Amino acid sequence: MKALHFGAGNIGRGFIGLILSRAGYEVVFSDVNQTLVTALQQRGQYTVELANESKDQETVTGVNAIDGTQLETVAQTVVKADLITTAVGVGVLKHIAPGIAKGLEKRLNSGPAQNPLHIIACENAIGASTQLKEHVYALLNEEVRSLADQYVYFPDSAVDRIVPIQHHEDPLHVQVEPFYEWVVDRSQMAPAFKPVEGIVYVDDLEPYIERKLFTVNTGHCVAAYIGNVHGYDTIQKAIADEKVKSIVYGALQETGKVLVKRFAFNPEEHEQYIVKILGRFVNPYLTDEVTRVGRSPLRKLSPNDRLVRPALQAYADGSETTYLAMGMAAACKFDVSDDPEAVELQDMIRQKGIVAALHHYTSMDEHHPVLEQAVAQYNQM
Ligand SMILES: NC(=O)c1ccc[n+]([C@@H]2O[C@H](COP(=O)([O-])OP(=O)(O)OC[C@H]3O[C@@H](n4cnc5c(N)ncnc54)[C@H](O)[C@@H]3O)[C@@H](O)[C@H]2O)c1
Ligand SMILES: O=P(O)(O)OC[C@@H](O)[C@@H](O)[C@H](O)[C@H](O)CO
Repeated sequence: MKALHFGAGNIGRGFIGLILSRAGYEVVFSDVNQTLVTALQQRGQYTVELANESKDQETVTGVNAIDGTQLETVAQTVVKADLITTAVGVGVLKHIAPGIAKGLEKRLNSGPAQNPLHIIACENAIGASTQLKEHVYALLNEEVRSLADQYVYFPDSAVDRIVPIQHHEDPLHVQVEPFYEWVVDRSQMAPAFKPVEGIVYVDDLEPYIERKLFTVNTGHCVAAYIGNVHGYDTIQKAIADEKVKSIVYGALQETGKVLVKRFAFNPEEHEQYIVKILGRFVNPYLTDEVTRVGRSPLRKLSPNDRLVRPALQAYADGSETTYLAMGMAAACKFDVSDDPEAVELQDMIRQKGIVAALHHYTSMDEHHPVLEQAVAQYNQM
């Protein structure tokens, strides 16, 4: 069995590649980073280390790589794949769509016996596989699209494992937190799919992806942005400051209220979930930089992402949004010169002011009380 995985980065090697290899797949990574591609081609294996006291290590074998800039090579690999996964960043999905589309065209036109193919985007976003499907379908003609409707499935998924930026001599070695969870929407899959060991299949993904995105990722980005305002360079240092921790906790109480109401979660169990997530953030064996966790602030301030969506839901429910608004305000202070989205955000704030910038990126009305709350917080920071 062959899996094609787009993105040999931190989550690609440290989570998806590892799980697929353990489940018996020969994993071929497609990446545009030539250092990673060459090393994977030459060595056919890499090591994953757990961030725990004993630093448990596992060697992932039977892996290979292709150059993701070579459209024809990508398409040929799509033809032969039994499963396709991605972990490239939600904004990059449109860039991998042409190779997938070309490969599907070849694959679906190549004969009558078609095996169903699952394409799973493992990105931090609601409906990432569905977004990828839209990018791919936009490139297919009517005929191939109708074949794809019969043989190709794009189940959405939620992936959870903290994998920081790696600083090792070996470019393939990757250190990961011990915890992981990979949940896939079974209702969007072929009826007789073969389950992959390590993936949890559910009939309704919505509670899983929203709970994950609006707890792990909301808490994480609030820690990064508030931590950054207080001069901390890592999540671990930021959360060690009780002031920062209480703001993160406050934001998770706000999203928690929304989630408990929306999905009828048990409030005590959700509180335990919050406590567990905060425990993962302070893992002393990890060093996770605030610049990674806060990366791409425009994506994180967008209407469907981890700050604005739960805040608008909370506002609609008549509940508090103080800490989520504080997170948005601190996101607007995220001035990181090698993050293109942070640079764009700072330029916009300088040229148009904070109200116009927040309105533009969050799509909230300039007089929306949540936006006004964020602006007031921003002006005090
Ligand atoms: N790191 C985490 O803790 C974590 C956890 C859960 C989910 N995620 C999600 O996983 C995705 C990847 O995150 P990451 O931390 O691994 O980032 P990363 O930057 O380490 O990895 C992304 C990889 O994609 C590659 N890439 C970029 N353009 C490409 C293209 N056109 N074709 C093929 N490869 C391309 C990059 O070279 C890089 O190796 C993101 O959506 C992120 O939100 C990350
Ligand atoms: O990957 P992002 O930029 O969407 O978010 C940064 C982190 O919050 C994220 O990568 C977490 O580490 C991860 O989602 C944990 O499962």
